[in-house]
Amino acid sequence: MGAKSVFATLLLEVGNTAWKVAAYRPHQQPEFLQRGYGFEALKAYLQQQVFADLALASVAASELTDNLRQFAQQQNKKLVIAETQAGFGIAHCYANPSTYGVDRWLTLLAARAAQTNAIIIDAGTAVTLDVMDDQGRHLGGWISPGFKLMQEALLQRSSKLRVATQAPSETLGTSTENAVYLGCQAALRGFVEQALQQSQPKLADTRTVVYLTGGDLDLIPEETFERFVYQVQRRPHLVLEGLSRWFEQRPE
Ligand SMILES: Nc1ncnc2c1ncn2[C@@H]1O[C@H](COP(=O)(O)OP(=O)(O)OP(=O)(O)O)[C@@H](O)[C@H]1O
Ligand SMILES: CC(C)(CO)[C@@H](O)C(=O)NCCC(=O)O
Ligand SMILES: [K+]
Repeated sequence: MGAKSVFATLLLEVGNTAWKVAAYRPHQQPEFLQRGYGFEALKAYLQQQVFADLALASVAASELTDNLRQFAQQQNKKLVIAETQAGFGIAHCYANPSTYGVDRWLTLLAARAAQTNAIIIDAGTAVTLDVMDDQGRHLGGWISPGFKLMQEALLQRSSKLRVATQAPSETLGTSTENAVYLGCQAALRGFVEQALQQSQPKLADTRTVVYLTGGDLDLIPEETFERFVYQVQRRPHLVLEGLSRWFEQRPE
């Protein structure tokens, strides 16, 4: 093995499926390092890294956060945990902030940097929409099952369905596998189109940026945006970008 990199702070996002680690860089974009699955793999990965602080954003069960707390203590690391909160130039619209997913809130924080209207779509385990105006007012959003979850739900509730593991080269499925894959992809694309369509009248006529993030972002083709004038940015690590901003701006 080569020389180990030394990082002052690692950023850790734990979703419902995957975890992602990046290195914090003051006043810069974080450097993406690793994605993985499961707590054991995460522990093994972190044990190989040289770092002092760990900044965590998790939407997984609180048990995982407890386990990470214990791990950090054993390893003599400082753990700081991001939570949805007031301030940071954002007025989110949930009456109870603790019920608004911290991953969603962090994408608002990342998008706030551009000070434009933002339509944020995270295609992960769940697909989420969050709409924020150019004043940092969060207007609300949507939550729906993600691409993989839709397929799993179909498989669980039927006996004859199968799923393609690779993108079919046809647009209309001529096999069960392809029909399921293409149908779920169409639902995802439809979510995106509806998101843009229904957000449009809610946003002032200033610049609007569409941010696409999440593990399934490549399933949303450019054609989806042809009818809209918005600038589209594919930012696979938008939650980690937001976590980086939170870490930088948080009161000690
Ligand atoms: N090995 C894998 N296991 C599970 N999902 C995978 C894998 N590789 C790619 N994916 C895709 O990643 C998607 C999950 O996206 P993401 O990586 O953003 O998960 P996540 O961070 O857990 O999501 P969320 O934040 O919604 O919980 C799945 O729908 C799936 O299509
Ligand atoms: C919607 C998910 C699962 C997306 O990761 C997460 O943000 C979450 O658990 N949110 C809590 C519910 C809410 O944001 O309204
Ligand atoms: K996510």
